[in-house]
Amino acid sequence: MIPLYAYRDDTCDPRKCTVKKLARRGLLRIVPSIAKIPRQTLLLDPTAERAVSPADRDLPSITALDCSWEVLDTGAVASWRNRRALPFLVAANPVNFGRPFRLTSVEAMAAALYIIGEKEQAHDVLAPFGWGLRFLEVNADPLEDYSRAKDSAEVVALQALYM
Ligand SMILES: C[S@@+](CC[C@H](N)C(=O)[O-])C[C@H]1O[C@@H](n2cnc3c(N)ncnc32)[C@H](O)[C@@H]1O
Repeated sequence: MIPLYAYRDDTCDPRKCTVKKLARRGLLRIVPSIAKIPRQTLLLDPTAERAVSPADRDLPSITALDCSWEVLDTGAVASWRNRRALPFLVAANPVNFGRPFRLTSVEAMAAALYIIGEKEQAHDVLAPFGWGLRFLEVNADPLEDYSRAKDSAEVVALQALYM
């Protein structure tokens, strides 16, 4: 099982926050500041140049930057080595249903887990949400393709099939 972390800045609605729910269930740890994010983690950053791929499977953990999309500012982590964006996938959460790239933190972590081969853990983190497993259903084909790619370049090339 891959350790999961999230940095929360308290800008998103705590009643809808997906990482708070995961933390309550012991599936994720919330870190109190960016400085406390493990340095070698796979950091989920939609502005990163490299895409998550199976080549990331040896990274020790996965971290989401949990904040409101309106204030998301990745400047503070711009120098981090293992920043990764997710390739084309569509949201299944009720707020952004059907919208590409704009995933909740739990969807983003599940996608990363699936792509690096941790498919059971991807299922387990989504299971507490009423709409959670729908994310794996609506993205079944691209997720499977990405999980068989060699590296970031191959994942980026594959996403063109779905865009
Ligand atoms: C902006 S927050 C919004 C969180 C939402 N309020 C919730 O409760 O889950 C979503 C976070 O998930 C990750 N994420 C979402 N979509 C992503 C993508 N396309 N590529 C990389 N990371 C992504 C990032 O860490 C991003 O900061």
